[in-house]
Amino acid sequence: MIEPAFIVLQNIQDTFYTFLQNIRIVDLLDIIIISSFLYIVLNWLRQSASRRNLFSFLVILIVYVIARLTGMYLTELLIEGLFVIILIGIIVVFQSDMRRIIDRISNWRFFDISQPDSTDISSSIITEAVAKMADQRTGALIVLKGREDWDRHVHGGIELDGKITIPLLHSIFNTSAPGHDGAVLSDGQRILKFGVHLPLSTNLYKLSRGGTRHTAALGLSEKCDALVIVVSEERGTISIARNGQIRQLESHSDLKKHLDDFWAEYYQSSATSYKQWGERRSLKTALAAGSLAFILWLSFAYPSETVYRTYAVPIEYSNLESTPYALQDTVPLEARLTLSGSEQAFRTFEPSDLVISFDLSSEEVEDLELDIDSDNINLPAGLQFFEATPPALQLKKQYFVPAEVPVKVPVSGTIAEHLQFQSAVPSPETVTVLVDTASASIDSVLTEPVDLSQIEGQTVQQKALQLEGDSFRLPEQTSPNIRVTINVRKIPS
Ligand SMILES: Nc1ncnc2c1ncn2[C@@H]1O[C@H](COP(=O)(O)OP(=O)(O)OP(=O)(O)O)[C@@H](O)[C@H]1O
Repeated sequence: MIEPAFIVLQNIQDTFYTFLQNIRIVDLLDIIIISSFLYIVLNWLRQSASRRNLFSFLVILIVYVIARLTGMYLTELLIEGLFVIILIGIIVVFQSDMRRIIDRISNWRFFDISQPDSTDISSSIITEAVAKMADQRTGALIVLKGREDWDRHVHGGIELDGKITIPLLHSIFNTSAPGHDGAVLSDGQRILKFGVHLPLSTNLYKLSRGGTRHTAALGLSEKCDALVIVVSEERGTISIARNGQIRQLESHSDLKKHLDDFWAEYYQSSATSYKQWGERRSLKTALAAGSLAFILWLSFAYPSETVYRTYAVPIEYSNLESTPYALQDTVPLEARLTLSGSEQAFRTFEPSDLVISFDLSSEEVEDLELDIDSDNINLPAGLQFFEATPPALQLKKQYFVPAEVPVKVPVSGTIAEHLQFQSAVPSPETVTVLVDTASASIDSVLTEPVDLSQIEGQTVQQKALQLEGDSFRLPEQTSPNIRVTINVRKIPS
């Protein structure tokens, strides 16, 4: 009994070590980015009106992950095949939420704004006015602007742009006044409009009681981050709707705290945002996002299986000039390499970058049997050399012995009638040539010929040395050009 338990433990330990060896910094970054994305999505779903619909998509995702992990190829293939349809479904179902996210991003503030004192005054005024209207059973609907734009969702109304005061709120919602129907839109200390029509919610199950006024409050709270206060004409209660949820307040005085919290969040200071981050709910969401990202990464990106791929790879020989030998005949210029690694590593790899290179100046290549191994291959991270065909290269070499030989300048053509050719003097007069003594010998080296028909007087020309065949070569750093001075004499007429 002890042995299998030990083996299991050993296996877990091995898997863990392999995991640690395989994981790269970019993988950690990958997980962090996905976690952040999931954190935003989960947070949004907590507030989203369409979150019930999410359940079906979540089931499909879970089935897909299980199918992938357990190798249920047909199921995996089916879900992948339906991917576009599922994506369209997600876009249709979550379209209003997606628009909200885009709105939210476009209204993002990179530097937090501290809360102005005026909001404190506004919350006191609104609390007092609303409490009084509730006591008097005057129906009211007051919207406080959040960060998001609401223009797309609200309709009609009369422009006001006046400072919030208790008498103003009372006069607006006075049932005998023509503008009491609809909602008041406010931003900070100002009333922007009254008599505004808000979108109605379709999630009527969230309303235990209440008619269209409460439905309208809930409706707007589902579309943007505004806070909506409802005073029920029928029951004299105060309710607040926010982030797609509506709740009736226990006591009228609770409203002040809700308003203060709302504004604190709206004009969020860094201190509050850190505090919020540390809140248990946010922490839970962050943990859930991190775990989900890790599971997704393990299922889709973790290099679990080793795959083998073979490529035709060019061979380069370098520093041949600095050796006392040359390679005989034609040398192999290509070999087939088999590499091993994860599918993920192969995905980011560019086979055309691969090259086998031999530094022939190195002392190890004495016998010129060159083994192809990982030292000669520019392997990318994550891939290993498995085998090469052929596994080694057999190259024949030629040894070269230096010989100092005179330079001779041949001449061609006929010189002009009024001139007489005297001499073509090379400079330097001798050069050192490397000679493969096993197959050739040399007693002089010729330059390109001097064409006498082009000579019009004494002149100096550059002529290249003519070394034909594989048995001769010039040492490194020797110029192949020779300076030739052509001496002529004028024939007196
Ligand atoms: N879409 C809307 N946008 C803004 N205000 C609306 C909207 N629909 C209804 N109202 C307001 O709600 C009033 C009707 O309230 P209704 O009695 O139907 O709702 P309720 O939720 O039961 O409210 P109460 O508890 O005050 O009776 C309308 O007179 C109007 O002022």
